[in-house]
Amino acid sequence: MTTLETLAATIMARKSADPDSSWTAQLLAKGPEKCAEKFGEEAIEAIIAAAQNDRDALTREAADVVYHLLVMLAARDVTLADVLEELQRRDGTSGLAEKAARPPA
Ligand SMILES: N=c1c2ncn([C@@H]3O[C@H](COP(=O)(O)OP(=O)(O)OP(=O)(O)O)[C@@H](O)[C@H]3O)c2ncn1[C@@H]1O[C@H](COP(=O)(O)O)[C@@H](O)[C@H]1O
Repeated sequence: MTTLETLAATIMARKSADPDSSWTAQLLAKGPEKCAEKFGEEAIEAIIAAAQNDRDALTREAADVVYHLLVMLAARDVTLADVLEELQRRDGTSGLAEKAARPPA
């Protein structure tokens, strides 16, 4: 298993864990909306680090973003495999080609 897969599996397992024993379980117990809010906060911190060109901070904040993304997904029963499948489906399709093929708004 990759580090990401191991982390995703740990987070999924925390859905049935005692909140007193785990930060992830505590966050999940607060509900999907709170998990989404926390992801948003972490994303903003990553944006700030990127804007300030602080490489070390951006690396740390990106790790927080990935962890909180997985928690937000778990809160809504979306798995890492679901996301990887969607990325796989897109593999080889240029963003430019995809955008050009969209129906007019
Ligand atoms: N990757 C992480 C991870 N990244 C960040 N965090 C925690 O996320 C919390 C949020 O960070 P903040 O600084 O934003 O938290 P805060 O101090 O509560 O901030 P505010 O709420 O005051 O804004 C902190 O307690 C961090 O320790 C993480 N907690 C857990 N993991 C992974 O999840 C696994 C399971 O953890 P537990 O569920 O705690 O066993 C661990 O083994 C790790 O692999």
